[in-house]
Amino acid sequence: MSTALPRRGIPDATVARLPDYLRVLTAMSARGIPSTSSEQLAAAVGVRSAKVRKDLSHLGNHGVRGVGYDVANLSMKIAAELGQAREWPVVIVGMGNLGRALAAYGGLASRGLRVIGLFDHDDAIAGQRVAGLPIRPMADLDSVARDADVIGVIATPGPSAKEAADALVAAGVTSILNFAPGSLAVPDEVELRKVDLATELQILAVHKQQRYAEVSRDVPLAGVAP
Ligand SMILES: NC(=O)c1ccc[n+]([C@@H]2O[C@H](COP(=O)([O-])OP(=O)(O)OC[C@H]3O[C@@H](n4cnc5c(N)ncnc54)[C@H](O)[C@@H]3O)[C@@H](O)[C@H]2O)c1
Repeated sequence: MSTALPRRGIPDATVARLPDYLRVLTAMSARGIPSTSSEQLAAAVGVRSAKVRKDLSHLGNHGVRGVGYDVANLSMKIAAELGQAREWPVVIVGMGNLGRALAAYGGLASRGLRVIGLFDHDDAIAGQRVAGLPIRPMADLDSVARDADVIGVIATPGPSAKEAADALVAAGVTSILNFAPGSLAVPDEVELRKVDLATELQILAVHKQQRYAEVSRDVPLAGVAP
C-alpha cells in the first residue's frame, strides 16, 4: 500500500504550466497564427523563454530554429498530455458544501473533465439535483464508475474519507483526488492526490511570520546605535 503513485516522465511543475501554454496557443490559433517562438510563449505566460524550451522539450517538441513551434501541432501534443484529447469523466463522493461547489464549478469542462456522477451516503439528500445531476446513493457508484474509467473526488469529512476511498477503489477507480484532511492508504495501482487548503494557508502564514521576523530584525531599536 502507498499514498501516491509517482508520475511518469514530465515534472509536475511543467505539467502545471501546460494549461497556460495551451490557453495561449488556442488564442493564437483562433487568430490564425501558424507558428510561435519560445520568447512569445514566455511573454504571454510570464516565465523565462529558457523555461518554455525546457518544458516543451519534455513533450519531445524542440521547435525549429528560425521557425519556432507549429501552433496546431504543439496544441495537440499539450492537449494529449493533459488528457484533453479525450474527455475524462469525474465522480464526486460527498455532496456537502464543497462537493456542491465542485459539481457546479464551470472550469472543468474546458480542461477536458466532465462530472458524470454525484454520490452521498445520506439518503435524505438522494435525488436532489446539483448542476443538473441527481445526487445518487453510494450503492450506485459501482455501476457508474466501473466501465467509465472515472477520476474520483473525495469531498467527505476526514473521518469518512477512508470509507469513500475504499468505495471508489472497490468500484475500480484508479485516480483519486482527496479534499478531506488526513492521509489515505490506497493500493499501489491507484494514483492519489490531495488538496490541502489548511496546510497551504499555514505555509503562507509561516512565510508571513518569517518576513515579519526579518523586518523587525533589520529595524534598529530606538535609541540604540547601529
Ligand atoms: N481541501 C480543501 O481545500 C478543502 C476545503 C474545504 C473543505 N475541505 C474538506 O472537504 C470536506 C467536505 O467539506 P464540506 O464543508 O463540504 O462538508 P459537509 O459536511 O458540508 O459535506 C460532507 C458530505 O459528505 C457526506 N458523507 C459523509 N460521509 C460519507 C461517506 N462515507 N460516503 C459518502 N458521503 C459521505 C455527507 O453526507 C455530506 O453531505 C471536509 O473533509 C473538509 O475538511 C477541504
